[in-house]
Amino acid sequence: MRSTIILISGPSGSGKSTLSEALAETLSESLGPDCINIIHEDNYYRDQNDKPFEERCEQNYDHPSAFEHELLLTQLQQLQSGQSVDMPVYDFCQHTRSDQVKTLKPSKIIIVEGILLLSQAKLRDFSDLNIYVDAPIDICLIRRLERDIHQRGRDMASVLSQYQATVRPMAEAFILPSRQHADVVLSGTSKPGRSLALLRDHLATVVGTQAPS
Ligand SMILES: Nc1ncnc2c1ncn2[C@@H]1O[C@H](COP(=O)(O)OP(=O)(O)O)[C@@H](O)[C@H]1O
Ligand SMILES: Nc1ccn([C@@H]2O[C@H](COP(=O)(O)O)[C@@H](O)[C@H]2O)c(=O)n1
Repeated sequence: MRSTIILISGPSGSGKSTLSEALAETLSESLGPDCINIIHEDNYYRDQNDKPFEERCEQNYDHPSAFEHELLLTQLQQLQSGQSVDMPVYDFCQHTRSDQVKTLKPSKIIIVEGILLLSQAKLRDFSDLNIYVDAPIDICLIRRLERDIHQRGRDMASVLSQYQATVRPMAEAFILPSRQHADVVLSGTSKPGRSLALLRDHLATVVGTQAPS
């Protein structure tokens, strides 16, 4: 079995995770629930257990060097060659990897979502379909504020200072230019069903005759 790899990239808060879940749900209906893995690029943030917490709080998490993309590519290659992998699990509140791993079994479809995937030539060349999710930057910031305060252990001052120091400048330097590498650009403010409809022909090409209707 050769896995089909689908990358979903775009700015933080644009709607990548939401689209990934919607796509996985739709594909599961036609291919079966065990046919799909979703991998979050966030799990490949570098381990920082050797650094004190205060230092981890100050890191730039939006530069490509924050990620271990080589490990992500290696694990995608292993999954594609039929091997299970132990994916790292990231702890946003501690700003480092947790001591857990999640074992992934090979699957027909692998959806990978994350901010900097399309900035990485080796990853986008390895992928069968490259999707970029776009949304206005004010919408992304509002979504991020809500999420980071409720789910990732930050307060408003921390979200806003991080946004100005690294999130926006790195998005301008690395994420927005990566849009040119996408096979398809989708709106992160449209209903997910509309995005799935726009993906139909692309999915038929890369997934084959069992693409969703
Ligand atoms: N198409 C959409 N329409 C409305 N709200 C959305 C849409 N996509 C995502 N959201 C909301 O925006 C927030 C961030 O979405 P998420 O998918 O986690 O973004 P990302 O993975 O790109 O950081 C979530 O609260 C989600 O419910
Ligand atoms: N310790 C960390 C690690 C990452 N971030 C931010 O997460 C964003 C990427 O996640 P999405 O789900 O939004 O794609 C990225 O913009 C990092 O700034 C963080 O705040 N703290």
